[in-house]
Amino acid sequence: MPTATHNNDVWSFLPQPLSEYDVSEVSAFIPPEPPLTKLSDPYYSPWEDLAYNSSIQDPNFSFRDGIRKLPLLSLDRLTSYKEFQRAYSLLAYFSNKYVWGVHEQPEDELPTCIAVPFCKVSEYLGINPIHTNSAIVLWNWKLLNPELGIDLDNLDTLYSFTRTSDETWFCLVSLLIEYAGGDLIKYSGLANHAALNNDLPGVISALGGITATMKKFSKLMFKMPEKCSTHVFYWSIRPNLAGWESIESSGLKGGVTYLGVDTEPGSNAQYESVSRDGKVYRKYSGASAAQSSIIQFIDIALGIKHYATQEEFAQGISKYNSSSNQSQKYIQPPGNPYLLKMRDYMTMKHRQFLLDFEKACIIRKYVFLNTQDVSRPSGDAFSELLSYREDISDSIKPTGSFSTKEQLELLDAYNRSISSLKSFRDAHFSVIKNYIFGYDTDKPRDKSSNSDKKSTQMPLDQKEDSGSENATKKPTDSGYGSEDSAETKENALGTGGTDALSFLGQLKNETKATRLGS
Ligand code: HEM
Repeated sequence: MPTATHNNDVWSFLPQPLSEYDVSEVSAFIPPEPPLTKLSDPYYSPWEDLAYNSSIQDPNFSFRDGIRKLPLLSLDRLTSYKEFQRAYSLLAYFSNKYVWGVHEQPEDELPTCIAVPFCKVSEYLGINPIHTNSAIVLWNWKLLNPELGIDLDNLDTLYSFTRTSDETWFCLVSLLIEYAGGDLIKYSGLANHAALNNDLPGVISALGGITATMKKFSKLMFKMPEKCSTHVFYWSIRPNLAGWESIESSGLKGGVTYLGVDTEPGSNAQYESVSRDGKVYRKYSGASAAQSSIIQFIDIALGIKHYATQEEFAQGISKYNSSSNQSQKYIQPPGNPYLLKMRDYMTMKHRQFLLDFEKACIIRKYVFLNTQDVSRPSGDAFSELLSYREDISDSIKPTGSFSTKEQLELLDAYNRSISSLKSFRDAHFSVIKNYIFGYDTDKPRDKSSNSDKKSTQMPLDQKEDSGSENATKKPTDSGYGSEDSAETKENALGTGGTDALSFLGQLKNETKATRLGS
């Protein structure tokens, strides 16, 4: 597998080297070396053993009892950042599995023995203490043959809720997209570096690299339905990804309390919460690839702005201007409140990378200022141009420096890269529509999926095949998408809790609207 290399000279516009942000030009936000499969100190064997026991098919094993019997462990014996990632993944998996259970009513109290270390490990990583895209995708894989690279044939997941090959496919296709993002990091770095050095051919060539990579993303997205059935996704995988907010229909009244952590209700809480019976119930979104940093990164690189949806805007007064300090910060325009909120479900290092890159990125500004003869901006685009003109840095040549032909080439390269991102959003939209609307509304099929692959995995990674009792939950098992749920096919919610179609439709339109001169 290639090791992480990056050109620090290219990235000198950032205050820190890429590695400090846990980002690489090879594998983007995925660690370039595979995640740990086990914590090294035997002190943590109660966690590793529970993960292992939950993965074997012992009908007498009760996961919730196993959790309640865990000792309260300290984090003092974790020795590296990778160990914190492993500890986070274990505890995230435990928490979702504990709250949602299997054929049980949801639990709204996380026991102290997992709540306390989970909050501490999450605080260290700077990520919300709930199951996220980082746990499911970034840190949940291993190479079957360590001599070979990252490829669908050479990968497996470390853990799985349903132990179906559908879930494995879902995680691994997502992983491959994230991994392909290494090239997006590389070409965006090159494009910005070239723009800062007024190297027009360099900008054009790097934008071409971005376009080619986004096309790869779309191709990979279309692989999702090959081995992840809409039925298994909807009825089995999706309920396990649910979070603790906007999900009252599941039987979870509103939030989960983290015993031993939230001792008293506080108005300065760093999370959305409600108080009931003297306890604080935290509200966290469910896991969603909207928590992936790579698409937020490319939005920033290309200068695409997203705004509050009509629904968010309407709710804004009550929800975002409520007494919660936490909610205030997402309403700052421009920025879609939900996407901004999703940054709290990324690690602090990844979030900081987005923030620092955003401050330093001038790609759109460079294109704008150097193509105005051919793009002829008007309306909003003209106002944007004026704001750039007032702020021309020495490194950006004034208008008129480049021939019409050069300007057209630059404009074309930029618009193609925008279109390639729009095409990815189109691909995502058409694929996911089937997952959230195209499922079979009849009773879930019994004990079957398209999976026949047996697990080859180690602790926290042993999977039942699809005939297992929890391969296909009944609708009422978690209530997420249950028969009496308020959710209908017309307003299906994503696992992150959005009104998926209108939200994703808006993002597609905003992407398209970013094209210049057309
Ligand atoms: C079966 C597979 C998938 C389904 C059903 C799905 C569904 C959704 C839904 C419903 C949303 C809206 C937010 C929410 O409420 O969760 C969303 C957002 C998003 N998804 Fe997916 N998704 C899938 C796979 C992927 C993959 C593989 C990626 C690759 C990175 C991805 C990237 C995103 C991004 C970046 C967003 C935020 C919106 C945007 O920036 O365009 N999704 N997805």
